[in-house]
Amino acid sequence: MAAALQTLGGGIGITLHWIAFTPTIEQQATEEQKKKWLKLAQDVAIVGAYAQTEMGHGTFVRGLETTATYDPSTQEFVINSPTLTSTKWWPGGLGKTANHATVMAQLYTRGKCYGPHNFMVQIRSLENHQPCPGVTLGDIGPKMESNGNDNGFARFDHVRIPRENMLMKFARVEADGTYVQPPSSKLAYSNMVYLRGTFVMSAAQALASATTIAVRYSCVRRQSEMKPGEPEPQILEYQTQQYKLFPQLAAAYAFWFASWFMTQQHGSITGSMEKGDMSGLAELHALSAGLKSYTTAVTARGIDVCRMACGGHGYSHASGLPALFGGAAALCTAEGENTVMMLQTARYLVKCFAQSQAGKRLTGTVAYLSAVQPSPVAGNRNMSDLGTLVAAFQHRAARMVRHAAMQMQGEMQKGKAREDAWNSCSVLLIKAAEAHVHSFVVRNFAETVQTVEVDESVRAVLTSLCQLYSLYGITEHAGDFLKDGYLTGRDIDAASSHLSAMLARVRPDAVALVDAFDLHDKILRSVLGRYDGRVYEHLYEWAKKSPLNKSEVHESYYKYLQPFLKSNRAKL
Ligand SMILES: CCCCCCCCC/C=C/C(=O)SCCNC(=O)CCNC(=O)[C@H](O)C(C)(C)COP(=O)(O)OP(=O)(O)OC[C@H]1O[C@@H](n2cnc3c(N)ncnc32)[C@H](O)[C@@H]1OP(=O)(O)O
Ligand SMILES: Cc1cc2nc3c(=O)[nH]c(=O)nc-3n(C[C@H](O)[C@H](O)[C@H](O)COP(=O)(O)OP(=O)(O)OC[C@H]3O[C@@H](n4cnc5c(N)ncnc54)[C@H](O)[C@@H]3O)c2cc1C
Repeated sequence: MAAALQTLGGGIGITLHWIAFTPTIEQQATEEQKKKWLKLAQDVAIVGAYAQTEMGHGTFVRGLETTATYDPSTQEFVINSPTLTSTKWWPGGLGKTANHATVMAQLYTRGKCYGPHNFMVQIRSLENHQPCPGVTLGDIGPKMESNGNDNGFARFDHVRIPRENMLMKFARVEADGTYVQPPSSKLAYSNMVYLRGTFVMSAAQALASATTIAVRYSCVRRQSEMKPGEPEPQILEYQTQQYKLFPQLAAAYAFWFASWFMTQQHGSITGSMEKGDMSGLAELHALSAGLKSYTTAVTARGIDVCRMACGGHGYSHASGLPALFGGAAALCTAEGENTVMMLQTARYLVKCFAQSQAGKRLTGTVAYLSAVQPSPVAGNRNMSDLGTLVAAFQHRAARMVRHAAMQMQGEMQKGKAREDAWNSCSVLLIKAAEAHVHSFVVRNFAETVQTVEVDESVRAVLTSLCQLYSLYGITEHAGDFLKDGYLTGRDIDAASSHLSAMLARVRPDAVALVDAFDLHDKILRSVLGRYDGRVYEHLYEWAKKSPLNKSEVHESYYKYLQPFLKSNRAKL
C-alpha cells in the first residue's frame, strides 16, 4: 500500500483490485460465488474495480441512484444509471484497467427498494477489452496526485446480469423475487470497514516514509551557524527541526501500533460475526471510522511538515514528499470522507455515553467513559509518567464527550428535533470524537511499549517516543486539559520542559528509529532519503534527466522568447 501512495506509472493501476474488489468478494460472496470469482481475482485472471461512488453521491450511500431491478421472468438483475449524477465516478481502475466491477446499486424486487447491495458486473470483454454492451467507460481526468492510476467513470444502460451475480452472503433474492433480509443491513458496508482499517497502516507507512526522508536528509543537510566561526551544523541539531520531525516520527510508531490493534480487532469481531454474533460490529465501525479519519488527517499534515522541514529540495519531486502528500491527502477523502467518518464515531460515543448514564458498564475502547471521574483532581502530577499521561487524555476525552452530549440534550430540551440538535452540536461532537481517538492512540501506544517483546534498551527508546508523542499532544491541545482544571498551568509547563528533554533524548536514536521502518530506496523513491546519504550527486543526476534538459535551447525560446526579446529591443 505504501507503493500505492507513490504515483503508479502507465495509466493503469490495480491497487483497488487488491484492496477493494478482491476483499469484497471475500467478504460478501457466498461460498458458491467465491468458487466462481475469488480464484480468478487472486490470480489476476480478471481485474476488478469497487464501483460504489457516483458523480452525485459518495458519502451518503443510501442516496446512491444506480438501480438493480430484479426481473423474475428471466431471473436477471437489470443494472441501470437513470441520471447523469448516477454515473459511477472515482472508482480506481474503473476507467481503463478493470474488466469487472462490484457495483453498489439500489436493489428493487417486486416493486420495492431494499437499499444498496453489491453486484458483480463484467464491464469489458475478456477478448479485446472493449466495454461490454450497454456499458460506457472512461477516465475522470487528471487529479491532485497518482495520475498514473486511472480513476474512472461508468454508466450502465439496462445491463442484464444473472440473479447469481448479486453478492448474496448476507442478503439474498430468491428466483421468484423474494428478498431475504441480512442479519444486519450494515453488513453490505463491511468491506468499507475493512478498508478503513487498512488505511490506518497506510497512514503509518506514509508518515514513516516521510519521516525517514526528512530525518535522513536533516543529517545530511548542513546550514547556517549555530556558534560564530563553527562549521555549519546538521539541521537536525536545531531544536525547531526536532520539534517538527520527532512528533511525526512518534506518530508513525503510534499509528503503526494502532493498526496492529485494528487488524486484530477486525479479525476477532468478524470471526464472531461469522458465527452470527453481531455485537462487535458497532464498536468495529466506530473504531475503524475514527482511526481512519484521525490517522490520515494527522499524516497528511505531518507529511507537509516534513516537506517544509526539507526546504526547497523538499518541494522538488526528487524528494518524494509531494507525491507522499498527494497520496495521504487522498486517504482523507477516500473510503469515507474524514468529517463524516469522525461523526460516525461521535454518534457511537453519544450512544455509549447515554448507556453509561443509564448505569450500563461500558467495555472495549469506550470503557474509560464510565470509569473517569467527572471532577478534576488538580495537583502536582508526574508529567513524565505514562500512566499519568494516558489518564489525562482519557479525562479530556470523557469531559468533551460528556460536554457535547449534554449540549445536544440541552438543545433537544429546548424543543429542537434530534437531527437539528445533532447538527448544531456537530463541531463539538467532532472535537470530542477526535479527543476519544487521540486517547485511544496514546493508551494503545503506552500499552504496546510496555508489553511488546523487545530488548530493554529498545523499550527505553520506544518509551521516550511514547512520552514525546503524548507530551506533544498535551502541549498542542493545552486548553482542553486546562479547561476544567484537571491539569494546571504548572502541569503544562512541566509537560513542555519534559517535551524538550525528550527531543534531546530521541536525537541520538533518530536515524536508527527511521532505519527500523526498513523502507527500501525503491519504496521511498526519494533522492533526499537515500540510504547511502549521497544526496547532492543524485540530486544533480535527477535534475539532468528533467525533460526540459533534452535540448540546450528549448523550442519555446524560438517560438515565444526570441520574438518577444527582439520586439522589446527594437523599441529601445
Ligand atoms: C495516491 C494514492 C491514492 C490512495 C487511494 C487509496 C485507495 C482509495 C480507495 C477508496 C475507495 C473508496 O472510496 S470506496 C467508497 C467509500 N465510500 C464510503 O466509505 C462511503 C461513506 N459513507 C458511509 O459509509 C455511509 O453512508 C454512512 C456515512 C456510514 C452513513 O450510513 P447510513 O446512512 O446507512 O447510516 P446512518 O444513518 O448514519 O447510521 C445508521 C446506523 O448504522 C450504523 N452504521 C453505519 N455504517 C456502518 C458500518 N459500516 N458498519 C456498521 N454499522 C454502521 C451507524 O453506526 C448507525 O448505528 P446506530 O447509531 O446504532 O443507529
Ligand atoms: C483518490 C480517490 C480514490 C477513490 N477510489 C474510490 C473507489 O475505488 N471506489 C469508490 O466507490 N469510490 C472511490 N472514491 C470516492 C470516495 O469514496 C468519495 O470521494 C468519498 O466517499 C467522499 O464522497 P464525495 O466525494 O461524494 O464527497 P461528499 O460526500 O459530497 O462530501 C463533500 C463534503 O461534504 C461534507 N459532508 C457530506 N456529508 C456530510 C454530513 N453528513 N455531515 C457533515 N458533512 C458532510 C463532507 O464532509 C465533505 O467535506 C475515491 C476518491 C478518491 C479521492
